[in-house]
Amino acid sequence: MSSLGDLLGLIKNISFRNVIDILIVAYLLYKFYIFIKQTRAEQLLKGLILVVVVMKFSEWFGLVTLHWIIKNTLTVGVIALLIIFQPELRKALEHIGRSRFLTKKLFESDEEIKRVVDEIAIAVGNMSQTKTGALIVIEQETGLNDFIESGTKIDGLVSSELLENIFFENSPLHDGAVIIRKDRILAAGCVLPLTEQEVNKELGTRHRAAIGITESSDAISVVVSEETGTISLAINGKLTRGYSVERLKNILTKILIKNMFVDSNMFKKVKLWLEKTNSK
Ligand SMILES: Nc1ncnc2c1ncn2[C@@H]1O[C@H](COP(=O)(O)OP(=O)(O)OP(=O)(O)O)[C@@H](O)[C@H]1O
Repeated sequence: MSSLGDLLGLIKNISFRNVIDILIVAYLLYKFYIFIKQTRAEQLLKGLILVVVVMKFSEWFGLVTLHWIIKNTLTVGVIALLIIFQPELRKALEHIGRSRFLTKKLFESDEEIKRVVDEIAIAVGNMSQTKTGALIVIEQETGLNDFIESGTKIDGLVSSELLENIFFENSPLHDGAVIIRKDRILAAGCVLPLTEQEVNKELGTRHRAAIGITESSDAISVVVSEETGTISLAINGKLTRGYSVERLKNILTKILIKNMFVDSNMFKKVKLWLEKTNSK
């Protein structure tokens, strides 16, 4: 009874500041739920809530042994969870780091995007015809410096000739991935993380690496299969295959233009919007 009285007393004393506080926490919890929805963390959260509910019941009903076991397991469990969910926690922190107020500048203009995409498309088209294996990663908001450092620095303007030269079979840099930032090829021969997803048995490590990098970052990767010449695109951990050069060009242009707008800070957003409106 006294806890009900306490609760009523608490409700009576709620101030405007408390309401703001509650709204912020509710919003953060909602965002957190959306973020973990349909991941293995969602199942875990449900399990955790159930365990906490059982723990509270065992306390209320005086089930001392059960309460003792759950309480102590939970204490050790938190540390175990931090270890088991280390990749998810890392992704979550990267996700926070990508929030709008912390973002960096991507491409300067639509024209720059079109030029870069044209060059990539020409190279990909040619390599698809000659069945030259290639893996091209386009950096977005998440910095890929760790992976760039695993390769050989190039820092050259994106051009179809340079891309084709890198992936040419006898080139010393043809193994691994090329990483592009804005309009520059930063490095080649980069080693990317492989996905742990169950993927089509036909797909080997090149395609697994293409998916892997898009799981641990918001980068976009384009693959040309050495075996079949098939062009594939990986975004957000999903690989879609069988692109024509035209379709690849369209979709890449759309995504990069969209990301340029989403990423921008308020000032740049207004500037880009004005430029767009004036050019219509
Ligand atoms: N971790 C990695 N990061 C970047 N590139 C990688 C990685 N692992 C393998 N590769 C690239 O993939 C090539 C091997 O491709 P593999 O044949 O296993 O894959 P695949 O998906 O079947 O591609 P393909 O259809 O072109 O044969 C390597 O020579 C290397 O260039």
